[in-house]
Amino acid sequence: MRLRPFSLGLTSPLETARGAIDRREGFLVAVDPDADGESAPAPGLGEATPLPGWTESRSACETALRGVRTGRDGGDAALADDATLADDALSRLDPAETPAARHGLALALADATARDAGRSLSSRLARGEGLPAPAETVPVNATLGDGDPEAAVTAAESAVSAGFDCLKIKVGARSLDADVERLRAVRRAVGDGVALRADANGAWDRETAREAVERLAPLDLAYLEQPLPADDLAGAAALRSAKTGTGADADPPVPIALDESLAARGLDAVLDAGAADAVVLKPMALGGPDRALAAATRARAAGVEPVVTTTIDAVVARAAAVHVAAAVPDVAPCGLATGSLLESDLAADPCPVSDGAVAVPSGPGLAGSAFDGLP
Ligand SMILES: O=C(O)CCC(=O)c1ccccc1C(=O)O
Ligand SMILES: [Mg+2]
Repeated sequence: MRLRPFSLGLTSPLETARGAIDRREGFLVAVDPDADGESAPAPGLGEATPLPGWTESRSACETALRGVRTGRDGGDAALADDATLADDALSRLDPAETPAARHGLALALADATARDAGRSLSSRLARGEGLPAPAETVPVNATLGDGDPEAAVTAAESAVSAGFDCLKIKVGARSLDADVERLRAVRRAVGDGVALRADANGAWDRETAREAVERLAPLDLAYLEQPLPADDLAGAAALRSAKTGTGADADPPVPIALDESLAARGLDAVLDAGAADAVVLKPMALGGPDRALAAATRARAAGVEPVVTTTIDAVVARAAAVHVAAAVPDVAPCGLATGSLLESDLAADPCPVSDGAVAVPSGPGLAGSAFDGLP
């Protein structure tokens, strides 16, 4: 296994209620089972891009990856086959402790396996979960950071003219009054035909969140993401049934999506608490593409809508997340149109955004030859 560190700036910082994201640093992970000269499967490429708050720190990620041994270094390993060695290595990375490190290696191994089979990553992932053939395109939302109402309207209008019909807007960084005014201005500017999502990144207490759903209900949000702190599942469950008016004036409740709560409490706790209408699945935070798709399947079975997104990953992990989303039948718009937020990237994007959707690379593996030459 080889690691190559990278550091990529954002074109402009993504302003959220938990501060600005202005740079993404991580590691490309290459596995080359043929490095020892035996006839062996294809090489594979992965990416580990930690984001504290969602994953381990960069140094914990690096330490975990450098501690992994995938090669034949004597002992019992000399007798084991490649697949056993790979499974052993992967099982030493705890998805709860070092999800980004596990993502990096799991993706590299899954890419190698898919290449070996001559199939795309999404079709291998779908097969592993007993799902039908994956989609060829995935609908995506535009991602708009915090800003004043004029900036929000300008960004929303340019996203809509670029073909997006679903916008996700960060809230919770300013007063509720200011956020309500911004979202009203955006709704007025884009009309009723565009789906709006708002993401508070855990900014509000219960009282503010309740007031927020009351005042936002007339704007017909597709959902409000993480209104309350990650730990507060009971609060989120109560918010789902909060009244949004009285009698004939009542608007339908605002659907609640949870994101940070998954890393803090786990998917099972979120589903058991009845805390979410939708869950935001970040493969980097969940410990790998395989685990993200398994989570999507479990959420669906519980009647909760899965949405796949990233931690603003570089192109390798973004393409992997596109494959995960493609394997979810009829997936809702996903947060995968973030390539343009990066100043530069590790390679040309094999999943370009067009008309509010991204193309799913046909393979083999992650993206055929698109990443040849990496790391
Ligand atoms: O979902 C999207 O549209 C993009 C991803 C995104 O918003 C995000 C990116 C990095 C860290 C956290 C988040 C988030 O969803 O809260
Ligand atoms: Mg979020």
